[in-house]
Amino acid sequence: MGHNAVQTSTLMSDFLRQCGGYAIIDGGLATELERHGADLNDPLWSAKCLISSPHLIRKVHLDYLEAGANIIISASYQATLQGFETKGLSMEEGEALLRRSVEIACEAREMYHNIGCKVSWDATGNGEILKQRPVLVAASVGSYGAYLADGSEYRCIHWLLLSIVAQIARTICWGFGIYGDAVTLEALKDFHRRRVQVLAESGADIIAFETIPNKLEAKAFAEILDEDDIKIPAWFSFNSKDGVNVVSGDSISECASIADSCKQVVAVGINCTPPRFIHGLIQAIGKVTTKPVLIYPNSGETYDAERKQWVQSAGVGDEDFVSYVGKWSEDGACLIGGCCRTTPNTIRAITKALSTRSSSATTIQF
Ligand SMILES: C[S+](C)CC[C@H](N)C(=O)O
Ligand SMILES: N[C@@H](CCS)C(=O)O
Ligand SMILES: [Zn+2]
Repeated sequence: MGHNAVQTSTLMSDFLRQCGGYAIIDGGLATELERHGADLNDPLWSAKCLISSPHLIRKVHLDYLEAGANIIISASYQATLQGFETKGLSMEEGEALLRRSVEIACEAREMYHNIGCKVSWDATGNGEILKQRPVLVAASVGSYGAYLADGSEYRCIHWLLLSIVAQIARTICWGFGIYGDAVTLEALKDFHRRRVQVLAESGADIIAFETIPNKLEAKAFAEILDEDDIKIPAWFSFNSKDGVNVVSGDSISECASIADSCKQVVAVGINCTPPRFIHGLIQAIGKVTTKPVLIYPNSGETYDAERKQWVQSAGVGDEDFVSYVGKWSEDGACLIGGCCRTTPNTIRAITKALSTRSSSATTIQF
């Protein structure tokens, strides 16, 4: 095993140990950008801010760090070279924006640590530098459905339209996913490959494959990590609308098993899924992997993909969200945060809830 391989395999366990056994992931990035006035009604969605308002992205990362996050996720969820090309940007300009998304998060981490780098003085006048809270920068990779910008990674419209055909096809063809059979495993690998390579070399600590809607795309990510000898670790995070399957209808167990088999994957879990489904999903994932389980649910509200707006429905408030956190932690999740429609207040409340539960945390927190 080479030096890089050793680092990859131990990054998450070392990090979790430094954090006291569990880590806090940030909350919704796009949500916060919108709350600060950004208009995300654009095919690039939150990645539009890489062009129009990078300072706002840095501010949101900083707000999440101040709320207690140990992991901040870059603004590259919907940043694709193909999406940038449609906007008239060259390949070089697109790649520079991908790198920039990670640089912005790294800048926020540095600013946060500089602000927090206080010296405490004891009674004898001896200064002691307080220990910095460990922070990882995760480079987000959204799905092909995110690039389609019609909410198909989330709303599963293709699944609704093709569900009958898909049920039949699924029994004879492993690879059939929500994108229709024209989108093959090779097509997905071609779509994602260069972006993953660029983000892997960008200075990020880990790649966050997020809101994965089907097992075909999970397999594509796993094969890219393996074939391209990607040097940083990754996590795989799926989304569900029923608490049993991922949004395509593929079983969560099969999806999590793909992540389990991939040596570069150091954590597996669920994001952008209503809180009420998380308990059962953690249990299902725990049956097929011993890798750390991560969860960062949304508020439970519904996304209107046409208007690119969240519909005020039966979402849970911060207090309710946090009332689930203890249970998720008991279920075995050790990386916990929030996704769409959660805010720094949610993360602050999660941080508080988990720190009062844990007597083993030894790191001094700023
Ligand atoms: C997880 S969804 C809320 C992300 C946004 C979607 N890809 C869109 O462009 O509408
Ligand atoms: N990291 C992304 C996930 C969207 S589902 C965000 O928070 O906007
Ligand atoms: Zn989300």
